[in-house]
Amino acid sequence: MAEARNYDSIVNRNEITDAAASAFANPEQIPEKYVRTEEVLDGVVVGEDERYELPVVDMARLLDPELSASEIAKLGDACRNWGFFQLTNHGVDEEVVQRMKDSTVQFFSLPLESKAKVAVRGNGFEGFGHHYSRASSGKLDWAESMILVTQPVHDRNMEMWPTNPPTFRDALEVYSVEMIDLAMKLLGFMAADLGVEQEALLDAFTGKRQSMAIHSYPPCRHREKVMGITPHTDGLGLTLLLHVDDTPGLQIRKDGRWFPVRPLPGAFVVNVADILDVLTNGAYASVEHRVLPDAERGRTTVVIFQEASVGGLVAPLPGLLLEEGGAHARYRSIEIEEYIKGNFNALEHGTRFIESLRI
Ligand SMILES: O=C(O)CCC(=O)C(=O)O
Ligand SMILES: [Fe+2]
Repeated sequence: MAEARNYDSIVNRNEITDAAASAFANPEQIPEKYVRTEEVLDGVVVGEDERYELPVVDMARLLDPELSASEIAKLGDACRNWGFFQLTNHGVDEEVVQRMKDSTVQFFSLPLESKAKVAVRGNGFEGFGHHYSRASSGKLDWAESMILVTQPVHDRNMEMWPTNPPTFRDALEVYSVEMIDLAMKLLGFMAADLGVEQEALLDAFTGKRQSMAIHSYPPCRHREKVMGITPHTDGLGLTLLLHVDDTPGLQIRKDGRWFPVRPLPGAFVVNVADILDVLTNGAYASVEHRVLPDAERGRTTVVIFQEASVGGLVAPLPGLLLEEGGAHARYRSIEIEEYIKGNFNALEHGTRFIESLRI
């Protein structure tokens, strides 16, 4: 069994203070540490009036023997060209999803002193607080976030799991398991698209760490001033995002422009994260994204991050490399522990750790 990991000294998250909570509740006077107009305006946002379609993948079609091949091609295309897709007909138990949504909404609606019982501690990575912040910029994201390790069970830090609302722990426990199943199903089809043994890709994710974040983005009339989440790529393997409401806000960078995601009712947003980019030797793209808060409506999301490694390494899958008829390695291998540390360090400096692994 791997030793419990501790990254506490290298992660930088700020607490939600009374001042932060009152700024979120009444965003007329936005404190200076949230104002980042230049960053928000950096890059063109594709307009409401422009037609574009972000990829949609249908799990029912993936599972249908007659439609599977063409849907796998769509899935592959989405992972290569966008790094993102919305997943419909995912088959996850609706009640499980609803309980997770309800518990999340209830948690965020509690008074600050209740949420502060599980506040980030010192330089801790888990708990309730602001999202990761960059030491260099001193600016904060316009959101409250709760981050927890959810799997494997022995890696959990139960002190940080909210007991209020009383349904939270159970809802998360069940949801966490459903999300592993969903991730594994998708990975099986990704393996088919990539032309690698299913086992090779599934093994990379089996029994590995899962963490989760729930985010609440308060509305802000001065949308050009604040950022819900700073542009970033996800550092782990695969990300599964649930919209708790239908408020838009997530934007994906493609060819230098920001594409807003228009959430489909009942769909998950799935994205390739950095480790999957490395595992696929760059075939699948981990793509930059950000969140801008809505002018009128709050927005809440539940995000699951699945970690992956091969024999303790973050490395391209051998089946995709030259020796087995594939290509030259485009990334050098690194131990997972080193990777995670490097990733957190890079996050704080606003850089991407996998860039340093490119050959
Ligand atoms: O809430 C969202 O839409 C995105 C959250 C996100 O990018 C993350 O947690 O990494
Ligand atoms: Fe993300």
